[in-house]
Amino acid sequence: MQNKPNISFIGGGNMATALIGGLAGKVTDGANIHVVDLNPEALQKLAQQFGVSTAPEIDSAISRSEVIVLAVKPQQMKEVVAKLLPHITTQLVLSIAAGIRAVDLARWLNGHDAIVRCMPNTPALIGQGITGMVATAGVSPQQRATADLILRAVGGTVWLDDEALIDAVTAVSGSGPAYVFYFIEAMQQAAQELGLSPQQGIELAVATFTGASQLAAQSAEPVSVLRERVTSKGGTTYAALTSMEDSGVKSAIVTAIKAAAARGKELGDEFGRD
Ligand SMILES: NC(=O)C1=CN([C@@H]2O[C@H](COP(=O)(O)OP(=O)(O)OC[C@H]3O[C@@H](n4cnc5c(N)ncnc54)[C@H](O)[C@@H]3O)[C@@H](O)[C@H]2O)C=CC1
Ligand SMILES: O=C(O)[C@@H]1CCC=N1
Repeated sequence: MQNKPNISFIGGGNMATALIGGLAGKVTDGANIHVVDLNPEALQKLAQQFGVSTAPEIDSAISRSEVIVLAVKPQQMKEVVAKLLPHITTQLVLSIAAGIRAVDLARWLNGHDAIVRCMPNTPALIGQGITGMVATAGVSPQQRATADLILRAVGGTVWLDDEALIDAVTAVSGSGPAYVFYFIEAMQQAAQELGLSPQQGIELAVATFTGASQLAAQSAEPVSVLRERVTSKGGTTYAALTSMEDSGVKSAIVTAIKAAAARGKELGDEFGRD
């Protein structure tokens, strides 16, 4: 593993900013980080905050990086990769884009085979992310360790052997924060309909999620046992969970997550035709 790796980011938006915030001054010096983005304001902010070097378009600094992080939207990726091609030698290419398969990136990069595909999530913004990752055959153990170090700067990592499982990771944890926010919104709405203020509702709902998640993370017992412990026979929780079961909430959630995974596969197929 490089002592203090030189890392270039193509795209300096939300997810890149989260990663740079985790890396700069910890995993590597801000001066070892180079960011390319079309948006001058985003670049100015990153330079001021983290001391990174910046450029409005792909430049020769990329050739000096050990790692290139692709952090643009999936729809911009093919165009960006075409501009990157002249600067690619042996660098590790780390993509965080949803839906774009390593095999397609490799094809766009003329067969470059040191690619790690990652699926992070937005709690990375506060260092509490979780990322599913998979490496192509050409990634060396050292590059794999560097990729792990980079994503660990913003949370945990889960390595996969089979890239097809990235669609499952995307559906569970990549999109997952949105499901949690949706549930919190429902709890807040119920709180208000029961007479609590919006502020009281959000405070109660968010603290309940934080506390229950921490309890699940710290407990050696399965979450089903933790759930049963809240649920007194004939009590209030029992009334709520019976109502949820009668409405098919759990199976609706399972179906929804499978729909997200199917959409991930479909996106991969779409980019695969490009
Ligand atoms: N937002 C999320 O929950 C998650 C997003 N991702 C992936 O992360 C990637 C980045 O997403 P965000 O940071 O949310 O998007 P964002 O829109 O905040 O950032 C993208 C950045 O790319 C820049 N850009 C666009 N075209 C460019 C070009 N040709 N050259 C250089 N820079 C260019 C934009 O100016 C923008 O700053 C996406 O591929 C997305 O699929 C992955 C996991 C979760
Ligand atoms: O909704 C999306 O497509 C992306 C991937 C995971 C989170 N946001």
